[in-house]
Amino acid sequence: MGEEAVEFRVETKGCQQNAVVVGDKTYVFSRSDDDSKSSVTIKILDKQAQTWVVPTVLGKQPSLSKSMSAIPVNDEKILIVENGVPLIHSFWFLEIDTPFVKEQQKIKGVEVVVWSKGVVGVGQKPVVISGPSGVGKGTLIAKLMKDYPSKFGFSVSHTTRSPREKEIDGIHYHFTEQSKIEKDISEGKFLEFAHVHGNVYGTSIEAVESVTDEGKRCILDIDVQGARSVRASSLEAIFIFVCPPSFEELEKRLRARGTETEEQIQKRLRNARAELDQSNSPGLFDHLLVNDDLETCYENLKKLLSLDDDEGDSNELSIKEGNYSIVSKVNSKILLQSETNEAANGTASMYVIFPLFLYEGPAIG
Ligand SMILES: Nc1nc2c(ncn2[C@@H]2O[C@H](COP(=O)(O)OP(=O)(O)O)[C@@H](O)[C@H]2O)c(=O)[nH]1
Ligand SMILES: Nc1ncnc2c1ncn2[C@@H]1O[C@H](COP(=O)(O)OP(=O)(O)O)[C@@H](O)[C@H]1O
Repeated sequence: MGEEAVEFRVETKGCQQNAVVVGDKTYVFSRSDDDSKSSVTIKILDKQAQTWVVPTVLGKQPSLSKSMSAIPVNDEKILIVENGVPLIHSFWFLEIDTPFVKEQQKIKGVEVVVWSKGVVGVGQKPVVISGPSGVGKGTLIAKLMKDYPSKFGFSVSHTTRSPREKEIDGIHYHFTEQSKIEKDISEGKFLEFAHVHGNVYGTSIEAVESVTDEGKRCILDIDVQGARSVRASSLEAIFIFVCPPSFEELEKRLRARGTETEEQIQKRLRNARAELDQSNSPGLFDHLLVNDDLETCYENLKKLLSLDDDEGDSNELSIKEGNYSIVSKVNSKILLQSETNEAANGTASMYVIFPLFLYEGPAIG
């Protein structure tokens, strides 16, 4: 059975309030329009203790300059939808009792809440592709991006290694200094990072968000350590490991690519053995793909990603642009009503969304 939206909204002159009840606590969001830059304050009423608490707020905060509606997703987080802004920017989560919030509360000894950006879409789980150097990950990803440019977006990693001849900064990698990446990692800007073949590689939260903000499915080309970190994170993804048909063929491809010195090739081949061993770690990879014949492997990859050849590329968003408000919640699904369409057609368009994945925003509060 569905659950009615328990949020309520009060609008007084220059100030809008939303209140959401989760367990014994009522979370009150107040937005003041007094100055040109509106801001949201959060207060928590503890019904048992009959006390008000102003929590420490972490994470990148939404501006929430327009009216908003809110509903609890579960005991751990509240979904907030900002009306009248482009859809990709309108979904936010306030984490109130996730493992990250619990940990921060323990460290800080105060009530903590964390903002994180919501991403809309069904069946749009990011795709993590791993495999030894030279197996053909880049080749397969490039084919996918060429054939489906509006469906997929590449997560541009940061790396301390030097660019190869044809690599472009910001397209293939963000080439960076060791001290800079270390600073950014310590500030919580990275979803994952690892030391690979003697360099640091990492996926920034921004790299993934800039793809999902465009409504595209994110592809991550990361090593096995990175895949393990993403598995342990709150990002729900599909994990694919690409294997060579043989070790000899891997070596041949790596040499034929001609981008590494002999010493680097030797290091990559040594690491390849360890990566191939780890590909069998229970629960790590969802699919193993053998890249023998490139076209066959590409067709298998497309099958895994449910890409129908006849369909071609389409720029379909799972939800049309417009103004939305939350109607109700059924299990983990949120029912949204399009206000725009209702006004235009006299009929309301309803959409169901799943709170797909969350980032624990870097602690800046
Ligand atoms: N953990 C992690 N690994 C990455 C990232 N970006 C690239 N890698 C991995 O680093 C390894 C080396 O990549 P690269 O230097 O481009 O060489 P290539 O694999 O031979 O093309 C590969 O296994 C990539 O999958 C990242 O952001 N995080
Ligand atoms: N199935 C395949 N058969 C033969 N050569 C391939 C195949 N897939 C990729 N290659 C070639 O192997 C080399 C390494 O591929 P690349 O995509 O750079 O690997 P990775 O990104 O995994 O390091 C490239 O020169 C590429 O053209």
